[in-house]
Amino acid sequence: MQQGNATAAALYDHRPGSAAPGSGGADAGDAVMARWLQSAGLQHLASPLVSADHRALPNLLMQGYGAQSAEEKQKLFRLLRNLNFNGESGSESYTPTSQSFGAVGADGFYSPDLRGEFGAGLLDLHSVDDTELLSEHVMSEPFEPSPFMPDRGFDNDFDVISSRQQGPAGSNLGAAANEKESSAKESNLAKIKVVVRKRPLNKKEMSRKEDDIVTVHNSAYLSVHEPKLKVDLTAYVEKHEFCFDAVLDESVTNDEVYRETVEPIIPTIFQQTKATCFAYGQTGSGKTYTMQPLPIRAAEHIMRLLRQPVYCNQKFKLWLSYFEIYGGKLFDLLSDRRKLCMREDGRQQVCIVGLQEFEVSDVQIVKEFIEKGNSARSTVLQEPMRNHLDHMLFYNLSLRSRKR
Ligand SMILES: Nc1ncnc2c1ncn2[C@@H]1O[C@H](COP(=O)(O)OP(=O)(O)OP(=O)(O)O)[C@@H](O)[C@H]1O
Repeated sequence: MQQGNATAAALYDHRPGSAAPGSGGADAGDAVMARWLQSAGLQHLASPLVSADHRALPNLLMQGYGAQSAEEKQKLFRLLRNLNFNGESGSESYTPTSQSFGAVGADGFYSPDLRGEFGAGLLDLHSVDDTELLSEHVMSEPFEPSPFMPDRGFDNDFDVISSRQQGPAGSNLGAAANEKESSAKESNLAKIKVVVRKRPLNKKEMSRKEDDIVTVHNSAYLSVHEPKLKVDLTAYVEKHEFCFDAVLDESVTNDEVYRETVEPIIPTIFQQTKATCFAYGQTGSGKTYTMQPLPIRAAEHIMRLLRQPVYCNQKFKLWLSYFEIYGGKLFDLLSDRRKLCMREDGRQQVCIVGLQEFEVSDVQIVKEFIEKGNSARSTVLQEPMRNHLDHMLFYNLSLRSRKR
């Protein structure tokens, strides 16, 4: 919710030359908003805004901007996403446009002229954009210090970065420009991507003729059909519609899950960034099925990148650790289930004291370690679970330029 509100507020504030919400600039705001909605055939949704307090705009956006039907909501969502995709070029100053109302851009929804009026990358709905992460900028500048991480933690590990930061005499201008570009990019790049995966009904559910309560409409949009009872015990189904950064239906393979989730964030770890992928869901929803293949695929991918000329001189090494939290306790799965403690250091960084890390130089070694860890982890057979929700597995791949 926080993100949505902040985004909508930024969207409003960034119209160059616009007045504060609620002031005399509001009429122009209405017109721009109306044209923007009209470009997607959603002009009828603009009307409530005319009388609305403009400070309520963020809330209207969060509520789907008054969209009623599923089709309208999809259009609105795509329109908002296009702001994110296309906003990149919108950092140029605003020029009034003679674009006629109802103009539709090449993407079918979004006029480039209207894009200018709404500014650059203001909406972080599509957060980790792989085109952004895999851009030339990222690949050719692999050691740009990342604002995701505090610099001080890497003084020793990333010698290459430190020397590059100092730079040759006369390079300050370029460095400053890079920094500016980097921070502009950073402010445009959201850091969380929410992906939903639907699993197929299992045999038991089918034999019981249970209803499939999730309908995937497209790659971003699904409905949940919730069976309910009225007070007179009449059964009915309540439909809830949701948008996510990505929705993967039951036909999607684990490889596709990898491509959608982890693959785009791998290049960022070459920039001193910590990247996390976690699964959340009720028991039996497919967390283990989804997560287990990911570390192996990630290790393959990292090792492939490490062989590229741009990285192979940097003497990076990959380290693996694997632990679980079970029943409120932490166990090292690569060290005979040694019990560990989690602490916070002076820099508020969480540390797992005594966690063993192993250098892994090829994918086969990663597989062997993970198999070893899997055989050590708690299972229902080894130990009845006291609380099924209290079980988390952590695969940790760490890329460093030399051993700490
Ligand atoms: N996308 C899928 N395609 C086919 N089968 C799946 C899929 N997702 C899950 N399953 C199957 O559903 C069952 C439950 O999945 P899984 O064990 O991954 O759930 P879980 O969320 O990890 O459960 P728990 O929280 O109880 O550990 C398994 O038999 C698994 O093989």
